[in-house]
Amino acid sequence: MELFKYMEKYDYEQLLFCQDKESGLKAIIAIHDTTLGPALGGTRMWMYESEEAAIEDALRLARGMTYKNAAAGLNLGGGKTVIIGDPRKDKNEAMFRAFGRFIQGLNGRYITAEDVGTTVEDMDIIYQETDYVTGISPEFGSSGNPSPATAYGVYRGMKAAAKEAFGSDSLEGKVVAVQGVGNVAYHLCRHLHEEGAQLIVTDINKEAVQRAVEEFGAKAVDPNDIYGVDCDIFAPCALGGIINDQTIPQLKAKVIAGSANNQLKEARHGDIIHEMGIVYAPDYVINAGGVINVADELYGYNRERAMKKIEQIYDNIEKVFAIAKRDGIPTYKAADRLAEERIETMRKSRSQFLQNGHHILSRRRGR
Ligand SMILES: NC(=O)C1=CN([C@@H]2O[C@H](COP(=O)(O)OP(=O)(O)OC[C@H]3O[C@@H](n4cnc5c(N)ncnc54)[C@H](O)[C@@H]3O)[C@@H](O)[C@H]2O)C=CC1
Ligand SMILES: CC(C)CC(=O)C(=O)O
Repeated sequence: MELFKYMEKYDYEQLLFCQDKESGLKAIIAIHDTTLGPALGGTRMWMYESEEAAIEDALRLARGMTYKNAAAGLNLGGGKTVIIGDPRKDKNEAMFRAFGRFIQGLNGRYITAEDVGTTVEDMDIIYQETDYVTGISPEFGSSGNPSPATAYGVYRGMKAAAKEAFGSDSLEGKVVAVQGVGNVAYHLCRHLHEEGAQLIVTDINKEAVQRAVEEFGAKAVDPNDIYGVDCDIFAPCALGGIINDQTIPQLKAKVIAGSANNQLKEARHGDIIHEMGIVYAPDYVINAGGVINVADELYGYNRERAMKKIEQIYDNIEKVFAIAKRDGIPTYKAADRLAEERIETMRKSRSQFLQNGHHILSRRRGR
């Protein structure tokens, strides 16, 4: 990958490579855009096949956060970190302390939180070195694990998508195929089960599948079979790139609504599912519950206020569908339009010089 060319194409601000030999830390922090405020996005720990794959993931996820935060109405820009390593084997205290010091060095340009492979405990360690971390333990006045909040947002957004596709937002009796039943999807399945939806689940982790089968009466299928099952709604809740040339021909669902980031392998796959008449709830709009929850910490965490904002993901998804219809475009493009318009408007209105500009972080209390 020609890095500067890629960064220029999608207008990235900064890419940082952080290395600490003692702890084994190899982290990549990507800051995409800070027009709306400091970049907030989680830290993913994953065993990447190559350094290039890790860089690409950090860049794509960071840009996704710019759009997610903008579309959610947050005064935050987009960034993300990937740490190269096996989250089950390679973690140690020194690694997250070293990472925390790198974040502190950015002086508030980037704020982190959990993502795949990292936990509240990891965030607590980072907090030893920097204030610029969210999703730490509630005993520090924080919001804790963002996954239940993300799940609730996905549930709300799925209802809005169901209304668009089936004329009613009730999920009772609907068959929902869930790919990956990890932190987010476990809670999503609980909401769906409580509403009377029928669940078909898959995961590469057999224990996670077993839990969903036992607790929610879910039917289990093999990971490769999830795309083609007979269902009303497909909920991708594992990793990205799963809507692609191989999977699209298998899909029977009328709705795609799940938590995974970067679900479309390429933009053109969003066009294809649109032409097929599938109602797609754009990933970064529907999965914003977690970031809305952790962002509330910057004002002094108030759960009620955060949940009210997460409820509105229903309205945000409806807004995207309305733009798509108004402009005759697929929903993924409508979501981009929603986010880009907000960023552009704020960019223009910021042209006035202010000596000591008010900053979201200056409102942060109790730290
Ligand atoms: N945790 C959060 O609050 C947020 C998560 N997301 C996104 O939602 C997705 C899920 O996140 P978490 O639940 O936190 O992660 P997780 O790691 O707890 O869950 C993912 C699950 O997917 C399974 N999986 C991985 N590859 C698979 C495959 N090929 N087939 C079937 N299952 C597979 C894993 O075994 C795991 O159980 C990720 O894409 C993440 O970026 C997005 C916004 C917020
Ligand atoms: C706080 C995290 C849940 C934010 C994030 O990285 C995401 O939404 O993907």
